Amino acid sequence: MAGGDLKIIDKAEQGSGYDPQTEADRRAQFCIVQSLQQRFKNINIIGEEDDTTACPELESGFSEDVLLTDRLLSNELREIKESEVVVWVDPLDGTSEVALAVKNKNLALLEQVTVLIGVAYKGRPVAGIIHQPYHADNGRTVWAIRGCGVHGLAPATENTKKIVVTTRSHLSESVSSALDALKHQNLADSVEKVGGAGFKVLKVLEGCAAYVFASAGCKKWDTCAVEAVLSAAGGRLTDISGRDIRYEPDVQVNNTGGVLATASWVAHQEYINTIPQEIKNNLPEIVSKK
Ligand SMILES: Nc1ncnc2c1ncn2[C@@H]1O[C@H](COP(=O)(O)O)[C@@H](O)[C@H]1OP(=O)(O)O
Ligand SMILES: [Mg+2]
Ligand SMILES: [Mg+2]
Ligand SMILES: [Mg+2]
Repeated sequence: MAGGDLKIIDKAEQGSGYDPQTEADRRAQFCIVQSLQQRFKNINIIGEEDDTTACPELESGFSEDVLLTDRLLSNELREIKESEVVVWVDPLDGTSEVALAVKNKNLALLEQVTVLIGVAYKGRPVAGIIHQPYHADNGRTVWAIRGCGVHGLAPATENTKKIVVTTRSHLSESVSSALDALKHQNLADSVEKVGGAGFKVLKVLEGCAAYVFASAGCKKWDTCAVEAVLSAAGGRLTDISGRDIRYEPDVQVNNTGGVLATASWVAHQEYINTIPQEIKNNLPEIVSKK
């Protein structure tokens, strides 16, 4: 961004919209993957980007805060072997928003950018990091480990209004129909369109009722970290039919069943029940492997 050229590559197949990758995505993935591999030789890391750019500064330190939760850690998690760990990395979530922020000189959009690192064990998320580099003056890091609470943010426990967040850049007929059905049942008093899976889950943690994406396109690296953090806060994240999303290393990377994330203070099942069956039928469960 400082150099004025994001070096954007459009990853979308012809005729299938716009899927930008910038030099920031490539460098951040290199940094995260190499830094993790340097410390943990045998973990399986799956990142969004196929192409990366070498970045000289790796991270060798770690947050001392994590050690403070040590006494809360279950024996099961304490005994995990490196080879059982799958880390899902989204080096930059909200790339379209970065591109738009620079193009329109609208730096407020940068708030929607996050870095997502999710840790899965036995196919389910056990820890997650949502880093928001452009929050307030210095950014913030929100993280959770199963059984050890949510850190970096105090999750909202109620709200008088049910605000639902959804996609800004991937709206479709099925997304709109699902939202209409929720409005009809008073499960969505208002709808806000914002970018990024990470940012939408931060909104849910901070007082929105739900994040609804009744469409395919979102991937495992978009949901692994955020599911870990949201469930540690008492919320739920599933596909729009209420099925758990799986994070084994050989699973299909697309969340073909869509995404529904709800805050701790709303009934997830009511949202699931309200989304029309026809929409659910068009977003089947992932059966095929990668
Ligand atoms: N059709 C798609 N193709 C590629 N990525 C998608 C698509 N739909 C959603 N995503 C990813 O999910 C995130 C949330 O989607 P949305 O902002 O539309 O709600 C996006 O920021 C993008 O992640 P990324 O920015 O990491 O590529
Ligand atoms: Mg992307
Ligand atoms: Mg993403
Ligand atoms: Mg990304």
